[in-house]
Amino acid sequence: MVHHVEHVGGGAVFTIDRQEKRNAVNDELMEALSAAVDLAASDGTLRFFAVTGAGDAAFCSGGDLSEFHLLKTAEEAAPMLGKMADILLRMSRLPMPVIALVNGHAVGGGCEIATACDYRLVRNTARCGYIQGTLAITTGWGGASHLFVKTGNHAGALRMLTESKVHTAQALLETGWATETFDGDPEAALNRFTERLGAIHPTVLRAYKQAAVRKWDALGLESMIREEVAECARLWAADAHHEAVDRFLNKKK
Ligand SMILES: CC[C@@H](C(=O)O)C(=O)SCCNC(=O)CCNC(=O)[C@H](O)C(C)(C)COP(=O)(O)OP(=O)(O)OC[C@H]1O[C@@H](n2cnc3c(N)ncnc32)[C@H](O)[C@@H]1OP(=O)(O)O
Repeated sequence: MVHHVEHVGGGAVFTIDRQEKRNAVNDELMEALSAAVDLAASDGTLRFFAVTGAGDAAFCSGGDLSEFHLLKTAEEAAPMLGKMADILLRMSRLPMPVIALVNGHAVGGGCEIATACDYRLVRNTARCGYIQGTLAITTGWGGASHLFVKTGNHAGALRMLTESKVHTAQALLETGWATETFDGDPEAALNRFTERLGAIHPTVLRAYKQAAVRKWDALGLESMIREEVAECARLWAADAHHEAVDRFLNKKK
């Protein structure tokens, strides 16, 4: 399979499908997600937009380290980081609720994708975390800015970023990062969650979403994200980052 969009229960579900790489993001995925976001933005009938991962193992393992490792300098990394940050910002600003259906592990940039959504439905077996610190970089797709602006738990957010580790679904429910947790079939969990949205007229859903977007604009989310991208690009160029990625890519050799 390749990444695809399905229409389910009045909404659109985008599935990341690179299971052999634990659904890591490469340029092709960015293009597919960008197109799906554009399509959703122009569809006045959608009640929600959801993003999920194919298979049971991973929602998304972040940037594809084997491909993005070829980017060595800040100048080389910044366009890739900025491109995905822009796609996630556009996704987060969609006029309908945006849901991360976290079917499996969400680490690094995968955690950023989920955080850019309004809601996170997390499978109980999934482990999620901003592990970028272990690669000697910060978040590069706007994930820290989304986290600080959208969650009311400042200490929890800062701790999640600085500790750079994965968390259980239960722990993420307690901090408020996970909206709900579920066992079993992700599609059934999505249906249960969106059933409640289905009872409300789409214009009402969209009006409340606009209220949230106005708050993010007032807080300057977009410029925060631009600074975040630039900071990550600076750290990307350091030997410490390239050595950490080498260790990950060579761990089984
Ligand atoms: C670039 C943007 C930056 C950001 O702004 O946030 C980032 O996203 S940095 C990238 C952060 N991601 C990582 O550090 C990768 C972390 N991956 C893992 O921790 C694990 O793979 C997993 C997601 C917890 C799953 O573990 P497990 O089920 O045990 O699978 P494996 O580790 O054995 O992986 C299977 C297979 O997939 C390859 N893989 C996994 N993640 C990536 C990745 N992000 N990029 C490239 N390849 C990835 C892994 O190398 C294995 O390949 P083979 O050995 O060839 O089978």
